[in-house]
Amino acid sequence: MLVFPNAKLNLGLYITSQRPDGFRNLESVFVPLPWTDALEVLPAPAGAATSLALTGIPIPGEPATNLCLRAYELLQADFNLPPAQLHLHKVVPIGAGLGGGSGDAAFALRALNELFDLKQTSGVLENYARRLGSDCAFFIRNKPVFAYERGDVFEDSSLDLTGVACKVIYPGLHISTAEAYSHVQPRTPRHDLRTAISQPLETWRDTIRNDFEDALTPHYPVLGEIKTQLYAAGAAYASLSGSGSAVYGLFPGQETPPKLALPAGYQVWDGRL
Ligand SMILES: C[C@@](CO)(OP(=O)(O)O)[C@H](O)COP(=O)(O)OP(=O)(O)OC[C@H]1O[C@@H](n2ccc(N)nc2=O)[C@H](O)[C@@H]1O
Ligand SMILES: Nc1ncnc2c1ncn2[C@@H]1O[C@H](COP(=O)(O)OP(=O)(O)O)[C@@H](O)[C@H]1O
Repeated sequence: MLVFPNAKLNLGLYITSQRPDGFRNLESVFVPLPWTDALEVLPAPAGAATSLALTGIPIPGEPATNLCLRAYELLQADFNLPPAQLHLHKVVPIGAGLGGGSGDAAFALRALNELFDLKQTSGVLENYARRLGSDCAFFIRNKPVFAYERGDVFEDSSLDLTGVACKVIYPGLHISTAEAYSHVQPRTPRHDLRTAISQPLETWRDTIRNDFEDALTPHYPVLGEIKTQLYAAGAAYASLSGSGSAVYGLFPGQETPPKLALPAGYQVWDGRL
C-alpha cells in the first residue's frame, strides 16, 4: 500500500497556559498542506523481520526512533501484527513547523489499520496518534480544525481554503519544537481565533498571530524578512507555520503564487491548498 503523508499549516497559534504535565495549552487552526512524503507499507516477505528503508531528505536521529516504526510498534503491541516492510521517501523539510514527521506517523497508523484489517475507528487511531506526538492526531482527520489543549483536541472548522494559491518558504533553519516553546511566555490571546478565522482572509493580517513568530523573529531575523517579502509580493496573509522555520503566504484569487528571488538552499513549495 502506497500513501502520501501530507504536511500542515497553522493559521494562528496562541500559547495560552502552562500545563501540569509540562506541555502548554494552545489554540490554533490546522489545515492540510499538500506537500507530501511517500510511504509504502507492505507485509514483510516470509521469514523477514519488520524493516524501514529511508530515502530522500536525511532524517536526524536513529532510524529505530522514526515515527513510522513507532506507529508500527504501538499497533503491534495491541494487535500482534505480522512483520511489515516500510519504505519512507522523505520530501517535507524536517523541523520546519510543517508537522511532516507527525503526518508520517498518522499515515502509518492508517495504512497499517487498513493493510492488516484491524477495523479500528478514526477515534481509536486518533488516540494512538496522540501517544506519538501532539500534532499527530490532526493527520487522522486531515481537514481544517480548531485545535486546543495540547493541540490534540479538535473542533471541526467550516474554513475552506480549497484552491487558494500558497507559497511555503523553508530557509533551512532547524528550530526544535522544544526550543521554540522555551522562548514563549504563555498568555491570553488578544483576539478570539475562532471569530477571527471566520472573517474574510484579508482581515487576518490584523487579527491572527502566531506567538512563536513574535518570540523567534528577534533571534532569527530571516523569518521577518521572508514574511515582508511575501507581503511585498502580494500575499493577503503571511505567517510562520507552527514553531517554524517555514513561513507561508496565501494569495487568494491568483492562479499561482508569484516567483520570488530567494537565496540558494531555501526550499519552496508552490501550489494550491
Ligand atoms: C508547535 C506545533 C504547533 O502545531 O507544531 P510544530 O511546529 O512542531 O509543527 C505543535 O505544538 C508541536 O507538536 P509536536 O511536534 O507533535 O510536539 P510533541 O512531540 O508532542 O512535543 C515536543 C515538545 O514540544 C513541547 N510542547 C509540545 C506541544 C505542546 N502543546 N506543548 C509543548 O510544550 C514540549 O516541550 C514537548 O516536549
Ligand atoms: N518520519 C519522520 N520524519 C521527520 N522527522 C521525524 C520522523 N520520525 C522522527 N522524526 C523526528 O522528529 C523531529 C521533527 O519532526 P517534524 O515533524 O519534521 O518537525 P515539525 O513538527 O517541526 O515540522 C525530527 O527532528 C526527527 O528527528
